[in-house]
Amino acid sequence: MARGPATAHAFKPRLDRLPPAPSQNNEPEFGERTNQSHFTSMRFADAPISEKSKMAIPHQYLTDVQEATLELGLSGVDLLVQAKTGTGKTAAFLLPAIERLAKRRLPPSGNVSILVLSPTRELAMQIQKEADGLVRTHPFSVQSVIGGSDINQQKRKLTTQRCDILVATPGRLLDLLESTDLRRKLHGIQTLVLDEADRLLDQGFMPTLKSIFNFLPNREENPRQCMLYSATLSEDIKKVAALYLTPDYEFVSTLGEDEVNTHQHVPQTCVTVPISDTIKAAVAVLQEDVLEHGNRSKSMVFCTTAMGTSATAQLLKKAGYGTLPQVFEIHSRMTQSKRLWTAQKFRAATSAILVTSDVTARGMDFPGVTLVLQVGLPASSEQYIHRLGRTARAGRSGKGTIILTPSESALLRTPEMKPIPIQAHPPLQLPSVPASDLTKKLQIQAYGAWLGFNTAFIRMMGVSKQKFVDEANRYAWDVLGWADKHVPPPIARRTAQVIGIGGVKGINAVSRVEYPEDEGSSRSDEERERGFGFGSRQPQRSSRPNTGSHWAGQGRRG
Ligand SMILES: Nc1ncnc2c1ncn2[C@@H]1O[C@H](COP(=O)(O)OP(=O)(O)OP(=O)(O)O)[C@@H](O)[C@H]1O
Repeated sequence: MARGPATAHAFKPRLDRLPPAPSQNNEPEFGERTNQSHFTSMRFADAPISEKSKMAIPHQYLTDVQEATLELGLSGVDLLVQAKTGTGKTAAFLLPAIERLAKRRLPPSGNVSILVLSPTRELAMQIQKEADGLVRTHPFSVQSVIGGSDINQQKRKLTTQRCDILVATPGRLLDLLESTDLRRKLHGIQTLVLDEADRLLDQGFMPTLKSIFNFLPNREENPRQCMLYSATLSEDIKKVAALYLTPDYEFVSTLGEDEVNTHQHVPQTCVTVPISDTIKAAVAVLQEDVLEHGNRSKSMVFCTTAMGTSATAQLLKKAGYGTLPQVFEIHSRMTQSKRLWTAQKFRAATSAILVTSDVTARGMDFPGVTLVLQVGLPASSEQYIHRLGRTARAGRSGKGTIILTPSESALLRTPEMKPIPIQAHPPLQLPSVPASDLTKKLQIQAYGAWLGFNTAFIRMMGVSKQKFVDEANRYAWDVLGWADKHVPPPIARRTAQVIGIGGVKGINAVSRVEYPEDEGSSRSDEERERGFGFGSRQPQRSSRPNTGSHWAGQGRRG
């Protein structure tokens, strides 16, 4: 594909902003202090789009990214777009793509015209839903192909039903390209969109994406428009992105010069506590949100690994009983149907807590999230920004808190995180919490996951391997409730060696980890979350992931 310089197209915000009309599904609460700075004074009613699209759009005023990209999108030029989280990027790419499609003669039903790639299943489904809404006045139809759901049903639907817009996760799309004649349906696509482009273009997804691109006709045969969107686009990613765009592509950013891409109106704080107190601190922060928002308190608690998420969810359920809203959990080791069920329940809840791994860190639009709480190190500064972006969306208010141990708080001094305005949290009264009753199996898995993930950050934290292992063991004893105070949970010898802590005192290395309840690991063959970004090591990912971040887990590097 062509490579070349982009026209920098920094969007100049308008001074004559008007308050937006509330959207249908994300209306600010009465009396809520909202932030309208990313809405423009341009109404969809006055925008250069068809009456059909005007009727379908549930909003009144365009956001800055929507205004900045509408005409460019309609012109068919390639776009690389960066705009803050929750500012309506989905409609920004869908709307011009649908409009361009509407200008053509209705394509035969066997042809896909718009292909949207998303890194996670939940996000793909959310995009499908938004596209469904936007085409309800058009004769177009939307389908999705995502991992973890019935592939035969997806094949049947693709063969028998109209599909103008296809939303896909990369792994499942590639499976279908390899096993069906889907390639034929994609030969004339008019628009290709990479949502969360930096995630799709990173090392984890790149091999899959390259294979997918090999199935698409080259751009001389198929002069399609390519649009890449994300809230985070590092200079490196911009260079990679340019390889997939035509030389005359436009780079649009709604971020001001030197502006950090978290919202200024979102207060961000850090609680620094010893690892033994992390659950207590989490309960205290969640209780503060309940005090502030009453039965409208809706929080997301981000953890670093799937098993750490599961353990934290169970500990919070018990510790917050009677004082905190209902606790849900979501991570990559759950079945897809359970993941979908949980996401729907949390979306519909007025007050709830979602304890989650990074499968919901990007793009997910749960209405009314009042607090994003991050427990432990995020995988990268980008991931911190995307997680925080689950609150204060579409002009609403929200806040973020991160809980770190004293060594983990070195994170805040890294060049990537330094510009982000995170203040020390006001002193907390830590509640007492009941003793853990996690199963031994979950304790072993969460301990192994903690080691696998955090090992990548030893250098960033500036701690010795011994101190690191001591900290892991305190996590096992004081947080997970591992009963044997002399011998920590077992970890496979090979795993310990691979992650570089094989010979360290305090590691209980065994040839094979036996799980008391059930022999063998419950690990699915699905994506694993892993750490990267601040640490000294680069991630090594499986070549065909389907969702968000991936963890090394036992036996693989973090
Ligand atoms: N013009 C608009 N006016 C009001 N609300 C809008 C508008 N456009 C989009 N929204 C709403 O804003 C919310 C966030 O939109 P969306 O999920 O597309 O944001 P995003 O920029 O893609 O976020 P992320 O970076 O997290 O992926 C959604 O609830 C959407 O319906």
